[in-house]
Amino acid sequence: MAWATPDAYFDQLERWLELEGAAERQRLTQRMQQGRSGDPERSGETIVNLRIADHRSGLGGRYLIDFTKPAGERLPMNRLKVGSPVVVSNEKNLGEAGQPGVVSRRTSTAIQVALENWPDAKHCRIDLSPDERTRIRQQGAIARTRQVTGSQARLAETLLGLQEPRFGPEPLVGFSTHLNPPQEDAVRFALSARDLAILHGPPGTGKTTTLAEVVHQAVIAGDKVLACAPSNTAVDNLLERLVPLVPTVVRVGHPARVFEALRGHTLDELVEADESTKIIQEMYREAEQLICSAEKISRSRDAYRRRGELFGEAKTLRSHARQLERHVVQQVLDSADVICTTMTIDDELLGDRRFPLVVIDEACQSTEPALWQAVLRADRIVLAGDHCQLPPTVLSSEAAHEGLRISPMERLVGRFGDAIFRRLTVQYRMHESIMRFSSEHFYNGELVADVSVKQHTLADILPTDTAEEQPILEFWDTAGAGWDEELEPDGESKRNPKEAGWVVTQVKQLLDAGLEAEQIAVIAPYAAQVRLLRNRLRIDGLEIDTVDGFQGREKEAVILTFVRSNPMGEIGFLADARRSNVALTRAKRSLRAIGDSATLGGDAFYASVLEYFQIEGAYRSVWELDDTLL
Ligand SMILES: Nc1ncnc2c1ncn2[C@@H]1O[C@H](COP(=O)(O)OP(=O)(O)OP(=O)(O)O)[C@@H](O)[C@H]1O
Repeated sequence: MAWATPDAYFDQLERWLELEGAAERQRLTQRMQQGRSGDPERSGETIVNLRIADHRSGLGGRYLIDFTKPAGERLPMNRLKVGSPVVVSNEKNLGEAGQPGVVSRRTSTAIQVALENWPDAKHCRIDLSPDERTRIRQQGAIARTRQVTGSQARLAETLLGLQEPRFGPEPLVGFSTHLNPPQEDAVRFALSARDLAILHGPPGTGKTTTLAEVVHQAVIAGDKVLACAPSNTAVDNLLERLVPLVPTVVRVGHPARVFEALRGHTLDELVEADESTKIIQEMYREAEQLICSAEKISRSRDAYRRRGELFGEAKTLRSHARQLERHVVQQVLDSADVICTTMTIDDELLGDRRFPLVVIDEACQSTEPALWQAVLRADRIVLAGDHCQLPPTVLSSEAAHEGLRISPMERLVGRFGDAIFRRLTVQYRMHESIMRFSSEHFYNGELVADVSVKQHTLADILPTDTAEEQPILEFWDTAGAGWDEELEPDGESKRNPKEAGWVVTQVKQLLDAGLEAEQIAVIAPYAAQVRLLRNRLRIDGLEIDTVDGFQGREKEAVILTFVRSNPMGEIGFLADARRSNVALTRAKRSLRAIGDSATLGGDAFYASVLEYFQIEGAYRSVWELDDTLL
């Protein structure tokens, strides 16, 4: 993508924001109109038939309410993540406006939402809501970026690909983290950037570890750093790596959205722990008492005057308390060397703070409009991610068609090539046979398995008598066996019952061999196949999810079902090879896949996947299986 002028680019961004907003609003309206008919849960953006199971007072005076299904059954597959904006509505009166809230915790059977007001309903439903607040902030940042001058304009033009990124001499660095040579090289490269540098982190190569060291070194050199990522989970992963390196790190954002173990580093808790907070709370209490006393004053000659005085005193006391509170918040922020936040930045809170260095982790999950709030605060910027894995999620097909799925990092790698990035090449996850295909196809064959994982197998973690039978890599071909795909009844998603049956057998075999359910993942590209398998395999600890749900994760053993099997050779969204790159790189010690070579093999990418399994001696056919299964 290239734009002739910054204005043309920002016009495009504003259009994308409008398209995305309209698509989100339309989706919500459609789902609400569906009511409870036609299974609105299938969208993954709605959960119906919920009851309030528990509640407690949350941080900042909110209610934290746990919703469950009536008999405590498992919640359906959904995209309501911690931090997602939602609407809680009364199922008996869907015409009424619901209560806006934010998902603060989720388990397989309960979803907790932080709400300002108590939802007055017995039967509730929760819908993912359009994220208007984020869009307004992004629009504001775009409008401000159009006006910037001087060094800020230069940085903006570099990010637009209109100016060449500049690099100074690489600094001498005394490393405090044990890094491998490509990681050390990447840290020095990032620190030498005058405006922009990119760290390319293929699966399992320690991208977040490396980015944390970049931040650490910048802090040692005296810089303040803003550390961001597109999602709360990604911010917390970065925060987790930063905490041991930089003691003065503050996580901005509603504590309900932050991993429990990291809440001690949130702004709210740090403010709470400040000495002055006791005095502030005392001031609020006193103000309450004054109000109570004022309300109790009985009729007397000067009652009105006295009441007025007490209310006045309470008001002054509250306003002093608020002022003091603001002061403490700003003090905590000032004392931080690193501030961590999602890319939806609270501009009111951060004021006009600018940072010599801004880093963005998982930058390939960010869209173009999401970039600019962070850029406006940066002197220089380091992006880390992997453009060979899944791109950002986009709802509007029109915006996607026009290019909104191309992340700024992917665009910049395309524009400037090798000059702008360093690739990490040693991976700490996969046996080398599992890694090699992805390395050759996506990373110029540059990936190397660290000695600690290169030859590791299930045999190392299983009881000795069963260990030898476990393959490292296996592809089971269903060609010609009639294991056809089908549409889920009443739905659009695809599933493959015979492949699902095979998956069930494989999971049982791994469990019988002594593997824990927590060590196994079942991955399917299609939600319908995931639903089918979750129904058939109700095993605690076993994770069954879509590829998109598994990005950034790993398991000892992975079972992958490709689903597509049809005479037309249609492979739908499997055609995006990055989806399969993610799926094929989640397993540490064992990867078993099943698919139809006659359907998949018409696509050049899948033909090379199949060839790889053949070369590795890992190709099998379901015709080898017991006849009764066919
Ligand atoms: N130099 C190193 N030596 C030993 N282990 C390392 C090194 N660098 C990273 N690791 C390990 O590799 C694993 C992945 O690291 P990290 O979470 O930083 O990777 P990532 O590339 O961000 O992950 P993902 O692939 O999920 O995006 C971690 O367990 C980490 O401890």
